[in-house]
Amino acid sequence: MSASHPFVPPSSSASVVDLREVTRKFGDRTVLDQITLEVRRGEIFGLLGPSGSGKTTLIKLITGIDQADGGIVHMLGEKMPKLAMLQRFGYMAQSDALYNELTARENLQFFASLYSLAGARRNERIQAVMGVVDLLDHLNKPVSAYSGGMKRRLSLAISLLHEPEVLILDEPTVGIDPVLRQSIWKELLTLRDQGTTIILTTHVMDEADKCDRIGLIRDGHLTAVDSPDALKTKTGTTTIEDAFIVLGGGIQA
Ligand SMILES: Nc1ncnc2c1ncn2[C@@H]1O[C@H](COP(=O)(O)OP(=O)(O)OP(=O)(O)O)[C@@H](O)[C@H]1O
Repeated sequence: MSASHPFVPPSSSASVVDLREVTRKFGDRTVLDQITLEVRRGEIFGLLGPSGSGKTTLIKLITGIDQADGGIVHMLGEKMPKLAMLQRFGYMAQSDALYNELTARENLQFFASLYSLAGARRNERIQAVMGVVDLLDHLNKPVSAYSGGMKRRLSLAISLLHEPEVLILDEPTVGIDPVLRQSIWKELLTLRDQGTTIILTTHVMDEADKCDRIGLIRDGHLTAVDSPDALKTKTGTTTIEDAFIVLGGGIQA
């Protein structure tokens, strides 16, 4: 334990993301209030909550894009924010961060260079990730000619480029049709089985059911963390949607 943080007990070795009493305020409004949470290695952890409950804010604190006003965030044992960690996780933001005037391939090449991917390996990874999101036929199109769903898929491909240990996805399947959504989930489950830890937010209940564990956020408080089955058992319900209503999670937008 570091002398500078005497009050924080060490997290378990299986913990990939470790939040201790994390608080975030905007002005005098507390948007996240004392969140303590461990995400375990090799699990898919889903964050659910009504619109405005704090999911994206929490994701941004985990990635180090934003900084907490109180508490401590660790990823892979490192205190966040930490620039060097960018190499170790993949992040898909809620709004696509793409260069519209460039082609998909040029976007991928740009991000590959940030991850020091070059030569044959770079091309191999570009082919692989664009295959996952079914965009291989559109590699040379400018992103400005992409639909909203295609842009989401390209953003997902970019987050996978460097085969990160941790994948952080903010509403990854919004605007994606059900067939492709299924194939993306198949890929997420494969990545999970290969040891990748995945943290995502979703508004889709059947996606929540596919997560190993779910955290329910309401008004900046983490009100429940458990597996979908355990949450249903605890609440005496048969669907995640009903479990959330019982737990006071409200209905998703
Ligand atoms: N930079 C900011 N400045 C002020 N308020 C903010 C800022 N970012 C977020 N908020 C507020 O914090 C609250 C939580 O926002 P957040 O985006 O985390 O919610 P969310 O659960 O991700 O919502 P959604 O499901 O709609 O994406 C909201 O009330 C939002 O208006």
